[in-house]
Amino acid sequence: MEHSRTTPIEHPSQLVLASSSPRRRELVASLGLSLPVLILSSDTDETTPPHWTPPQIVERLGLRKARASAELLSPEDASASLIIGADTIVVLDGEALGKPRDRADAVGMLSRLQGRRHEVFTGIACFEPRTGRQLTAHRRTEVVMKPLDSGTIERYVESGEPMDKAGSYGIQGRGAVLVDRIDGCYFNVVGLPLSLLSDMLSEFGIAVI
Ligand SMILES: Cc1cn([C@H]2C[C@H](O)[C@@H](COP(=O)(O)OP(=O)(O)OP(=O)(O)O)O2)c(=O)[nH]c1=O
Repeated sequence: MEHSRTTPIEHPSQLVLASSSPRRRELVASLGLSLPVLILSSDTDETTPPHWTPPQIVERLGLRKARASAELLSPEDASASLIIGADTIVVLDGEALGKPRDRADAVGMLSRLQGRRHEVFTGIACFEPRTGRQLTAHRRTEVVMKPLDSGTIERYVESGEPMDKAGSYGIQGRGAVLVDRIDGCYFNVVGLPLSLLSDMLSEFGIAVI
């Protein structure tokens, strides 16, 4: 009998989430993947040139985060891994809003967002060090915020919730009550569009379901 000489396709045996975001960690955990998930964040420079579009910002920053974490892995770990990086921004009137610098900045952002429609972009990057293959994609969700008076904004900012979040609100927390409606993926607003992530993982031989 003749033996097939085709090399078996190798798939990553662990996922590395290049993120310090507790939300992203919980969202990945909610998928109940059969392979181990390692959390490995690095200090990535998040400055971007002014001419980058929102999709470019979130996809390229996601990739920057994934590639920076790859540098921290041993060669053995790296070759077994698929590394995931992500980035989220809020876009209002063509301007990208990231995380607030301080409470005054958060009040300023929410004062601009209240009563209006804005867009949330999240980019995901997958990087496979063994092959050098990388894949990036993004999702866009429209969010309409209720009109808010200044007292509500001040009290919300005082709660501390806005401080580590793009656009200064968290739709998954108390910020839910500030939002009138959304059009698009909810998980994209929280920071990791799970349905997109699942499609991307399948490109690397990892099936969620
Ligand atoms: C709009 C919005 C953003 N966010 C969060 C998602 C992201 O964590 C954060 C945007 O900042 P990011 O720079 O995308 O992520 P991060 O610094 O928190 O984590 P890391 O770079 O290590 O992965 O805003 C919410 O949690 N809820 C929301 O409703």
